[in-house]
Amino acid sequence: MAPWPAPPPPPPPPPPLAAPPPPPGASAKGPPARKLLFMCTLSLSVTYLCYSLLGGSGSLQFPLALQEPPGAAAEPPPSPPPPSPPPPPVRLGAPSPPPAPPPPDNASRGEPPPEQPPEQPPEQPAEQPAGAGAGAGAGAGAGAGAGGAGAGADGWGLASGGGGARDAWLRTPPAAGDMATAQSALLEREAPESSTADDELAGRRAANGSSDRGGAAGTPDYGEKKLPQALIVGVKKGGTRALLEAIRVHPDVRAVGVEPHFFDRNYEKGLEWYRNVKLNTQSSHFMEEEAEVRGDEGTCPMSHGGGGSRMQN
Ligand SMILES: Nc1ncnc2c1ncn2[C@@H]1O[C@H](COP(=O)(O)OS(=O)(=O)O)[C@@H](OP(=O)(O)O)[C@H]1O
Repeated sequence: MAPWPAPPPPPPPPPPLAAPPPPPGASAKGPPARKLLFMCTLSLSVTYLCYSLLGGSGSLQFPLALQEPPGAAAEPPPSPPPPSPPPPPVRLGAPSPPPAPPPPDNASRGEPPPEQPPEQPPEQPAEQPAGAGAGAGAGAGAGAGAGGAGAGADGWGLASGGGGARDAWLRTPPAAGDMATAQSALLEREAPESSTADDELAGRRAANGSSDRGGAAGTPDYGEKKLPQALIVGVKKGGTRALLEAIRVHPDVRAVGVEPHFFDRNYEKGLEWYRNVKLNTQSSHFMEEEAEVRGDEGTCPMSHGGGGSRMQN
């Protein structure tokens, strides 16, 4: 770098104006305006000199540039360096972690996601009782999931057969009450006058060992043909059929489907005929006998023909 040129000599202080000689009567201090002007000028000169000697102030380059030759002055000033990008703002109090590399966008590239290492389920003991598994909490839940194959073998043992408790339950005969309900439903479906159904029912009861159902009320001569144990006696259109149907609901009651009219029409056929009347009951026989009322009591076959006495006998 070229040395700085020598600063120009400070301009000589203006010569003091020739002041007229003070009057003889005036003071030696002179007018204050002239002194003040001199002091200002002197101070400015000294200040300029000092700045020129120091040469560090840019404000003083202007006059120096004016003193440079025209060629040098025509040269373009050196271009300032390009401004550097401003540093990223740094937030105080929240130091940002070092920027992590962005995760690879596999979806956008069509690549399958990285396979996660499969979690190894806790090994289940080969023979683990179901009760212990139910009380094991989270461990039992994991066992019931992917790793519950061993426990599942025990848990599904009932459904998969093999002599489990479920099969044993199926082989257990139902209780007496349940059997009675089932037989009642079965009898409801059966034909009222079907003797085959009675035989099947008797066979099933014998197979189930429930022939003593009803205790002392049961019929010891179960399945035997016998005379009716009860009679429904009524007049024509007296509602005897409705009464019979209501009693027939009981599982131990079977009744005739067609009125036998034994005491008024078929009495001469004998008790054997009456005994062989198709009945739908095995334990109790309800025979519906109906007297025909023909105008008055005297025309009633039951009374006129001695039906009442026949029943009594
Ligand atoms: N609970 C009750 N209350 C009132 N009326 C009843 C009841 N049950 C049956 N009935 C009537 O009784 C008539 C049938 O009687 P029976 O079953 O004796 O008829 S039959 O004589 O055996 O054909 C029959 O009447 P009709 O319909 O006029 O024939 C039934 O409606």
